[in-house]
Amino acid sequence: MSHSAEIESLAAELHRNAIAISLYCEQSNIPHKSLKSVTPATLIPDDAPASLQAAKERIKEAALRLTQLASDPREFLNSFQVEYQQLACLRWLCHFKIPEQVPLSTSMSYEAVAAATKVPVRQLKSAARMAITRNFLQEPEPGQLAHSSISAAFVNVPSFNDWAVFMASTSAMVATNLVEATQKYGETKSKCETAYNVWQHTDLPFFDHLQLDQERTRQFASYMKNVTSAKGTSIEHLLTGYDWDSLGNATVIDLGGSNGHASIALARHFPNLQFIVQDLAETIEKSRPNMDSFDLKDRITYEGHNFFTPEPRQNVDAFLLRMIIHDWPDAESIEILRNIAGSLKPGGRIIIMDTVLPAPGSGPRSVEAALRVRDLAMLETHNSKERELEEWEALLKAADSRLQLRSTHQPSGSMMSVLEVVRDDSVSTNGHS
Ligand SMILES: C[S@@+](CC[C@H](N)C(=O)[O-])C[C@H]1O[C@@H](n2cnc3c(N)ncnc32)[C@H](O)[C@@H]1O
Repeated sequence: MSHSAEIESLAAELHRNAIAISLYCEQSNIPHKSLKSVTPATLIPDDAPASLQAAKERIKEAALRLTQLASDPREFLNSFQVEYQQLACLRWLCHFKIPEQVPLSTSMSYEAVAAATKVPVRQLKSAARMAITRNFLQEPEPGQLAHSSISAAFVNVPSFNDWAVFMASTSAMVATNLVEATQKYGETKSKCETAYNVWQHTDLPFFDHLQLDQERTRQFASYMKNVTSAKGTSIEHLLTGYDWDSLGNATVIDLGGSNGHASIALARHFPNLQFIVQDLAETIEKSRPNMDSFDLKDRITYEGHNFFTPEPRQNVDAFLLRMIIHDWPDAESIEILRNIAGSLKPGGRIIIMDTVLPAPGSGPRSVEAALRVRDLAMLETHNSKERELEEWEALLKAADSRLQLRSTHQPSGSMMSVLEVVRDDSVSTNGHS
């Protein structure tokens, strides 16, 4: 295909999907989103049909490819100058809590915002005007600062502010230290030899070190809360992404289940299932609900268990491992899987919900890039990784050859896939019981 044909077909794809969205909004009496107004904040509502959600994704992908196609090599580095300054400005604005000061329904002068937040007007103007080019805040008339739909969300969802500060002050700083980590440690799988370790001059693993700083621990918790509530990692995909009824009357052990929010959601939808939430004793102690008033106490129990020790329960119907394995390098992941494989009943299942990296270039660039963000973050903070399907298969085989990957499914809109693993006792074990 010639370059002119590619640009035309991308533009046509964008146009086709934009028309579909516009038509849907008109027929459903939904106002069109505009960069000039705060509402609606989303192009289409979250409950719009899946075909429209797919149209929105195709618009973003076509627009991204069109921008890349229209840019020449000399512009490549210029675009990075913009990106790092955008991140620095977002950090500045969130650190000084500028969004909180700007009124939601009207505008305020730069001088008044600066006085209220005790920052210099010069810095405020520079940072805000840069962010405005990314649709964060607006300047409806010269010298007046107002919200855009994005900056307004930072007021309505205060944890966005913590997330932004954590991303800009910690995650981005860690990422830039990958060079130093490679220079210092070379090839390593140690959780204490990461870009985070170089940056923080510590020998402690990420979570142990983070715990020493209350403010950053709080920001990280906000970040995790947003990750959990984000559409791509929503618990909804766990409910729809697997045929839970196929388990029949079963007990599921939710390994590393934290406060049990996945088990709670599943228990409410699938009355035949019982759950045992296992996590580190301290985590269970801190995060389980008050069992006296817990309405699901007959179907969900909590117990402290370290998954690096053999699973104490036997003849288990199924395990759920949601966002567990991606935190760990291969050796530890194999140990976790091996510790539960022996406790499964023959034919029992392990349901894994985690990222499966797409083969390079096999899907939309924007989707692949978002998953590669997770892969790099795992590398930079834990020396762990997101895995491609073949790597998942190799991991299962190395843990216990009876563990057979039966199906994988990535629910539409989900960042993670659901892997169904079955213990097949017709396959001989590789030395583990
Ligand atoms: C990323 S969170 C996932 C939580 C939950 N499965 C979910 O889907 O939201 C990882 C969980 O693993 C737990 N964890 C870490 N090390 C553990 C260990 N050695 N034994 C048991 N749980 C552990 C953490 O306490 C945390 O709750």
